[in-house]
Amino acid sequence: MEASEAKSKRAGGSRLCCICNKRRPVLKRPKTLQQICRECFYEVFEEEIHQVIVQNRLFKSGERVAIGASGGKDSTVLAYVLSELNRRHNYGLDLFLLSIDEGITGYRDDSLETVKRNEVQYGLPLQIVSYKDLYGWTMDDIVKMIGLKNNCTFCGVFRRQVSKHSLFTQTFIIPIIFCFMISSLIDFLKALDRGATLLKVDKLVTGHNADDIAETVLLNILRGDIARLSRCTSITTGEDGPIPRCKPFKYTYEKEIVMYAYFKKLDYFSTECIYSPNAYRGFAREFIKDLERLRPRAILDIIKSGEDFRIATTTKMPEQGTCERCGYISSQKWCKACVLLEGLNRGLPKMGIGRPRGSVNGDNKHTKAGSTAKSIESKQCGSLDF
Ligand SMILES: Nc1ncnc2c1ncn2[C@@H]1O[C@H](COP(=O)(O)OP(=O)(O)OP(=O)(O)O)[C@@H](O)[C@H]1O
Repeated sequence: MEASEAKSKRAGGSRLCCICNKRRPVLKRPKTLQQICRECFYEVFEEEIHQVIVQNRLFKSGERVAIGASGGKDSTVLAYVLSELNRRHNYGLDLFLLSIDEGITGYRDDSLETVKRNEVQYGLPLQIVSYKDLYGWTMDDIVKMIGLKNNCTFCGVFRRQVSKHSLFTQTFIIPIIFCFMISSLIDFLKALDRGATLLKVDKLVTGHNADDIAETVLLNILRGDIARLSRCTSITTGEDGPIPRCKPFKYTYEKEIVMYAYFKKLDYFSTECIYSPNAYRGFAREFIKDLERLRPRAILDIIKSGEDFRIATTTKMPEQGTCERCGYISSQKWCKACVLLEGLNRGLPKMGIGRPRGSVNGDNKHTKAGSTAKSIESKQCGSLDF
């Protein structure tokens, strides 16, 4: 009897959880392929995040921390886990939920309902900041007026500069705000910065996970964007800005987040945004998923490669200066937004779009505005910074 039991434990190794060796396994852990029980899964999942927080000194006791809450799986799990860890390990944090309402009917309105329920479920105060209030337009208004064509090209440029360019945006309001608002990541972050300022928080955390970061490493390599490559793996960014942003899920696999949300029966919203057809990132995502299927460590290894890249001393990095036209931070004579605006102003909206000939790695050394127009192309659909 004992012999047959031992044999069945060994056979396939799947009868008992390979961590506690007591309970029946209910899942194969995506990161390690271990067969484990639900309780051990919760424990390793939460403990890994706790270790990331502690080892990277993400927070200090007494800090006010806003959780960027979209209602999606990542930020919902982040809000849940962070409030649990805060209690369990006495981090001493004041946590808040912060949501950006882009004004997308049938998408953000529904997901915000989820966040409102999370506010009650987790007992975390919620602040909602809307594009309508910040910029006077909802995404729906804008898409109704100009449609969806060519949206990604302008996005990565304007999203970071919109506040500086508010006068320009009034002049060219429809195309620029539209491009600014097409929902790539830093659109949110810009608005999130505003919301975080309203909440007077010390830090902002987002639910970017290991898969997101691996994708971004890959995209920055594919685009030869050395400057972004060197910072996209940082767990904390924006330390020199008003509100640092952290990614406690930097090493957390998306599949595990989904499993955790599923087993914990967390209340989250799972529809994709209707205005974000980012095909290039989609290919990178699929490629990484394929690699993960063959070798689960691939995601962590891509992140590690991103972290370990060293920029050769011979590589010329863009020198930071200010745009001669608007004063915004720029490594060129005119900032990218001004070049695009110039194109729009002259009725040549494609001026800043299109692959430049001879541009090898995005390391554009030209200083004339016309050359700047060429350099921006490679960063279209550019949610490559976090
Ligand atoms: N509208 C929003 N309001 C507040 N935070 C947001 C919003 N959209 C995105 N974020 C933050 O940015 C992170 C990454 O956003 P992304 O659009 O990549 O969504 P995602 O990977 O599907 O994440 P989630 O599952 O949380 O929606 C989110 O986890 C969240 O912290």
